[in-house]
Parts: sequence; C-alpha cells; structure tokens
Amino acid sequence: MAQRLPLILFALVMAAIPFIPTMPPFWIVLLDNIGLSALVAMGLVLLTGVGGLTSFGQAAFCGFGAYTTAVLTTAYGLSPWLTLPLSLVVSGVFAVALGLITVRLSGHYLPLGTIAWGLGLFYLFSKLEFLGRNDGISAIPPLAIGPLKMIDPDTIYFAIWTAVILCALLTMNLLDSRTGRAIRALRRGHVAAEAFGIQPPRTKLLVFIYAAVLAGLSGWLYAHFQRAVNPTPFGAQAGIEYLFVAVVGGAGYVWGGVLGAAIVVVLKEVLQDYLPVLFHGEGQLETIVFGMMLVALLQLAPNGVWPWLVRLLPFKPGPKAIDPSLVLPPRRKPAAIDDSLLIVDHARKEFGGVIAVNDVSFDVGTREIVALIGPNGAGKSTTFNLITGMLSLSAGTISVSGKVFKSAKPQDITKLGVSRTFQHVKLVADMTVLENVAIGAHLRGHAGAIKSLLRLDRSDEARLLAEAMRQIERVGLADQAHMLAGNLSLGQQRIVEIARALCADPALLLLDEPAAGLRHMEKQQLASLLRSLRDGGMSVLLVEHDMGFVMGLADRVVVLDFGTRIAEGRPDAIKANPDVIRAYLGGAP
Ligand SMILES: Nc1ncnc2c1ncn2[C@@H]1O[C@H](COP(=O)(O)OP(=O)(O)OP(=O)(O)O)[C@@H](O)[C@H]1O
Repeated sequence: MAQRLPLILFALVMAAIPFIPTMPPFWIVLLDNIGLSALVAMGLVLLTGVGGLTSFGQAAFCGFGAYTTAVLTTAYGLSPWLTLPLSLVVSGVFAVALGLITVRLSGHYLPLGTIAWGLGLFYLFSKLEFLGRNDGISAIPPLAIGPLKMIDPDTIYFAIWTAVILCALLTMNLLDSRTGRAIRALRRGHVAAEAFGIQPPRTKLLVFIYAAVLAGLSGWLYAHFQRAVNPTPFGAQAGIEYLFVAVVGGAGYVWGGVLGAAIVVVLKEVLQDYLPVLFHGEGQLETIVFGMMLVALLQLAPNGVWPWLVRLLPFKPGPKAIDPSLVLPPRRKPAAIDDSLLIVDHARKEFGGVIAVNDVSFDVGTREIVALIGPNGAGKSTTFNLITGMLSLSAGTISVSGKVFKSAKPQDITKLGVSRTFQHVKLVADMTVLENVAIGAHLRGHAGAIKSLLRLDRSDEARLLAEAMRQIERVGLADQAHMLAGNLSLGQQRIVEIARALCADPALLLLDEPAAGLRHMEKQQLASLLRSLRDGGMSVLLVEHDMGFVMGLADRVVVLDFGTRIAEGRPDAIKANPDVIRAYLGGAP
C-alpha cells in the first residue's frame, strides 16, 4: 500500500483539479490533451525506453482506435462503450500484423520500418471512402454515463485521467514482474535473454501490442473528446512528436511519459500563444523555438526530465521485501548418460574459410569441473557457443543428458539444465542485482503478462525473488542485492552472472572466464564456491586464462590450439605435457 501512496496522492490531486473554482477552463483542455498524449507515450516507454524498440508510428494506432469508434458509432449506431473493446482489439490486431514484420528488424531498419507503415497508414486513412477521406468523420456521439453526457472538456477529463492512472498502474505492474524483467532484459541484447529461456520475438511482439492498445485507447478517447476525426493527428509528424514526448519525459520511466506529455503540450501552447505576439506574427517561429528548447532540454537531462525530478521528490522506492522462507521447486534434472552430462563429439565449426573448431571431442561428467584452456583464438568461446546453442555445428554432434543435437535454440539447451555466464558481462546495468539474478529463474516462473498486469502473479514473483536472493547470498553479494548492477565492479558483475546462472538451477554450469577481473581473495572465494557446487552435484565447464586458478580447481583440463584438441587430462599431467607447454603454457604469463 505504501508503495502505491504516490499514485493515490496523484489520483486525488487530479480528481480535485476541476473543482478548483479559479481553474481556467482552458487549462482543463490542456490537461485533457496531456492525458491523451500521456497514454501513447506510456506505451512508447515500454516499447522504446524499456524494450529498446524505437517506433515513430504510434500515431497510426491512435488512428485505428479513433476511426473504429467513429465508424461504428456514426454508421452503425453502436454505443461508445461497446466500441471501446472493439477499438482496442482493432489496434491490437493491426499491431500483431505489423509487429510480426517489424519486430524482426534490427538496428536502423526497425525505426525506418515504423516510419514506413506510419506514412502508409496515414495515406490509407485519407483515401478510404468509408473513413471520410481527408474530411474524416464528424458528429461522433459523446461518451455518456446514464444522463451525464461527457460533452465538456471538464467531464471527459475524468474519463481521460481515469484511463491514464489505470494504465500507469497496469504498466507499473507489468514492469514489476517476470514478464517485465524479460522486456527489460531485451535492451541488453538477445543473447543473455535467450540464454535464460526468454523468447525475444514473442516478448517484443507482446510489448508492441501493449503499446498499440494504449495508443488505440488514446484514439478512442480522442474521437469522443473532439467528436470528429480526420487523418492529420494520426500521421508521421504526430508519430515523431509522441516519441519526443516519451524521450523528453524519460523514456525508461512510466511517469516519464506523463511528464513528457505535460512538458511538450504546455510548451507548444505557450509558444503558440506568446511568440506571435512578441514577433508580430512572424512566420512559424514557434516550431523552431520549440525544437531548440527540446534539444536544450535533452542536453540538460539526456535520460529525460523524470529521473532528474525524482531525485527532488520525497518518495524513494524502498528495497523489495523478500520472504526467505519461500522456495521454488527444483527443476527436474535430466539424467546423465554413462555418467556424462555433456558429450561433444567431433564438433566442427567453420566461418567461411576459418575453421574455428576442428573435430573437437570431450565430455563433462557428473560432479566434475572441466576446464577448457588454450591461447587466444583457439576456439574456446566458439565451442561454448556451440554447446549453448548460440551457434550451429558445421559437423559433429553435441549431446546434453543424452539429447543429441546439431543445432538447437539456446532456450532448448537451457531447458536441458545448462546455464552460462558470458566472457563480456551481459547484465542490465539499470536493474538491481536482485532483478538481474531473478532473470536466471525465468523458466522456473509461470505467471504471464495478463496475471502480471492484474497483480495475480505475487506468489510466483515472491518465490522467484526469494530464490534470486538465496543465490546472491550463496555467491556472497547479499550487501549489493539492491544496488544497480551497473554500479558494481567488473569482478562483482561476473559473480552476479554466476548467481544468475545458478538461479536457473542448472545441472551443468558453463563459465566463460569467471576469474577475469577478480582480486586474489575473490578468486579463492570463487574456487571454493565452485568446489561446493560440484560437491553438491553440479557439473562445471569453464574457459579460463588464469592458469593458477584453473590448475588448482579443475578435475580435468581440455586444451585447444587452432581449433584442435591437443591434450586432455588431469591438471598435473597437462602442466607437464610438452605440446601444451609449447602451444600455451610456455607463453603464458
Ligand atoms: N563469427 C565469427 N566469424 C568469423 N570468425 C570467427 C567468428 N567467431 C570466431 N571466429 C574465429 O574463430 C577463431 C576462434 O575464436 P574464439 O573466439 O572461439 O577463440 P577463443 O579461444 O575463445 O579466444 P579468446 O581466448 O581470445 O576469447 C578465431 O580465429 C576467431 O577469429
């Protein structure tokens, strides 16, 4: 409840505003416009700020919402309350169709794709006869509750701001959940997300639909507020402006969308009113000044105004409460075959003319720590990527717990009980250590987006967080659990990755250079942690350049050179092996 206090206070203030006797009616109109814009921006926060998918085309989804209700209420006489779900469904269905194509685009192609369909849909709205072409549709009935018709700006105000507050609540619920973590994980790229069972295309499509539905809701309200629609507010320029709103307010924050809407709507209004007076009606000066002010604002607050403002607010979110008594059921571990959990059998990987891995074979048994060593470019990371499904084999096979594959998706390998860390740390810097580690337990949770939106996921979520905390304590980072991962040292971030991997309850742990960046004491602690994991029944395969660390820890060592396995054996034998000394150890520092 205390968590929701700022929202309740905000709702009370917004509810009281129309009753202030001296409130100029025009301000209420401005607040209505801010609310409409905030709904679209909130979707963009999730899509662009949190999910990393830049869209210039959101105005088109407002158009779907607005035109759906305009047609159905004027041509078919349907009640606006009936057209509300239909407007949202139409926006959502178009989002599925456009999203299926768009979310697969990457880099510059994604925003370009959204501009393309933003432009295309604008022309569609202005050319279709039944949508009234350029003139649009007028005489749209107002919203009404019984005899109360929401004709004035100060009555529809309540509908608009109820929608804004409700959507803010739902969006915050979604972000504070297993699904929300999956969305936030996407911003760090697909690789880490996929390694823990998150399905990026599906998650992106979900965000895409959610943002479109919010825009559709804004369009529906707009149609009944203006009582007329035409294509202009749903064109590419409006799409760009919505993105501006989100970025100015703070694209990573739900309330950034609302604040951005307030800044942009008020700024435009003030400039439109005062600049022509100051400059005697000269040209389109307000557009130029508006653009310059937004650029200046972004220079001052590159992450948007919300995070800057939040530092001044008295409410600070406390750390998440964790109930240590909650436990997640262990994952069903697949059985090892002939005591081997992992069998790499004549694995080969060619990149064009480069043979990165050349018929390499080795295995990892149960309760065993195996180290994969070799000079730079020997093929260690490529072998790791073959095992984890990030690369497909050119020849040979890999089997995990008896399941043989040539190419498998990372999510499928994770489901077989394999969990990994990365050579280049892949944490979400602006998420806490606890939230990052909880991503590791993604496949152990079950609550989906709908449950998260409605807050029906709390017991599932509490168990996931309790498990994440347990793993953080296990690796010795309890004091850092509520810190942002990006504020930790590189060595600590590597340990956080291990906690995240452990959160998946793996049978086989793959560690890519876990000791890099660690101090001597930290390495010793890591070695004793890995030994205790092995003694507890886990198998570990690690790539590492620190020979002191490897030789004191590994049960068996596999040595690669130029993609070929040149030796395999116990650490003492490897240290004395002349081929290994020549290829690697002799040159090792
Ligand atoms: N995607 C790729 N395309 C082309 N060549 C690649 C690719 N990935 C790796 N290679 C090449 O394959 C070889 C093995 O690289 P890999 O990164 O697996 O070595 P490594 O043993 O992990 O090296 P390091 O210790 O430096 O991380 C190198 O010659 C590398 O240039």
